Amino acid sequence: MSFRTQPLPPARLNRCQLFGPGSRVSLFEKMAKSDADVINLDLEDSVAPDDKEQARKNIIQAIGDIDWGQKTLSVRINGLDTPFWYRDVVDLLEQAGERLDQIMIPKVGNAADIYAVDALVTAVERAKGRSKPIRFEVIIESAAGICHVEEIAASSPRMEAVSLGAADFAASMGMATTGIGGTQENYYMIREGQKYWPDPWHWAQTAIVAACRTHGLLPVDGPFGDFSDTDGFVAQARRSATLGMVGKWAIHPSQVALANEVFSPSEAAIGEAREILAAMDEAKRSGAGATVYKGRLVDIASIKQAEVIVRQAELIAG
Ligand SMILES: CC(=O)SCCNC(=O)CCNC(=O)[C@H](O)C(C)(C)COP(=O)(O)OP(=O)(O)OC[C@H]1O[C@@H](n2cnc3c(N)ncnc32)[C@H](O)[C@@H]1OP(=O)(O)O
Ligand SMILES: O=CC(=O)O
Ligand SMILES: [Mg+2]
Repeated sequence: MSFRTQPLPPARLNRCQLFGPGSRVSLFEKMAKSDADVINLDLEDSVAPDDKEQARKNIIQAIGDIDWGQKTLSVRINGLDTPFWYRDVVDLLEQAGERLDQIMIPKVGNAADIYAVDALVTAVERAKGRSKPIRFEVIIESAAGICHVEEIAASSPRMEAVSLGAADFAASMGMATTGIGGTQENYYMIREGQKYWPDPWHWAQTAIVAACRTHGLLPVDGPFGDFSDTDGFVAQARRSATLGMVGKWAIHPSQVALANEVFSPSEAAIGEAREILAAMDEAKRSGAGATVYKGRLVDIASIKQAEVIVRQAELIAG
């Protein structure tokens, strides 16, 4: 470890973030009753320009009126390249109750974008005497965003989470696809006549995970558009979890249970992690830094790996 140690991310569950358009009020109660850890009420791309104002009003009312339980409650504002975003921030911060936990900033391109939103949020919070500081989550979904992901992760103490937005990311990168996430038919290799499909999202995900882990944030995988493709969603989510992401968006309620399942360690994984910790305790008592567990090497690094799983299990257990 370098002189500077790696901060832990916020100790809260973020296995699934369920989205719903701010213009579809009838979905709000259903979202609140879902098993998602995070709710994202959307003012951005799922809301038509003519509906933005009404959607903002709907969301402000719903933040106060609906029982959101223990969920993290977040509103996705419009991008900084639109005429809508400042009014989103001002109205939310002036009119929505303290139940609002965070705002999601889309299409972030660099740290200065966060600085601008932070300045506005801070001013309104002070003017209105809000006691709970609003936290930020952002979406990396552009070429500029991925180029500046580390400075974005470091940009503000309000930062909590970073998602990969596969749809806008693909568009910004000029990728030849209209699919949102998952396997891309034309992204394949051939070996001995057999096709093999690598993961085109892999490098962007790992860049986000590294930036988040460096700065103590939660890395999250974004949307998977084809909500009838359960296997595809699960495969994408498992790859994300393996790379270190803590959760995934749901753009339909059918994806919530799938995400919760993938991002909750299984009983077997928890049991094995606890056994590794016990084996290393035993090794330490006899002065060893490494030992053998089920025929394989475990050492001091294994303790940290096992602790990731045990920490997540403890969060889920409450
Ligand atoms: C690329 C991005 O930026 S992704 C993020 C922004 N996008 C979004 O927020 C889109 C969120 N999702 C949706 O708007 C909708 O799920 C759609 C448009 C995809 C599909 O909507 P529908 O056609 O109504 O879906 P469907 O008929 O399958 O819904 C089944 C049930 O789930 C409910 N439901 C649908 N979407 C949601 C949701 N997001 N949250 C909670 N419940 C929902 C429906 O009301 C319906 O309930 P019912 O059984 O009580 O009647
Ligand atoms: O906002 C999300 C995306 O995939 O684009
Ligand atoms: Mg987007």
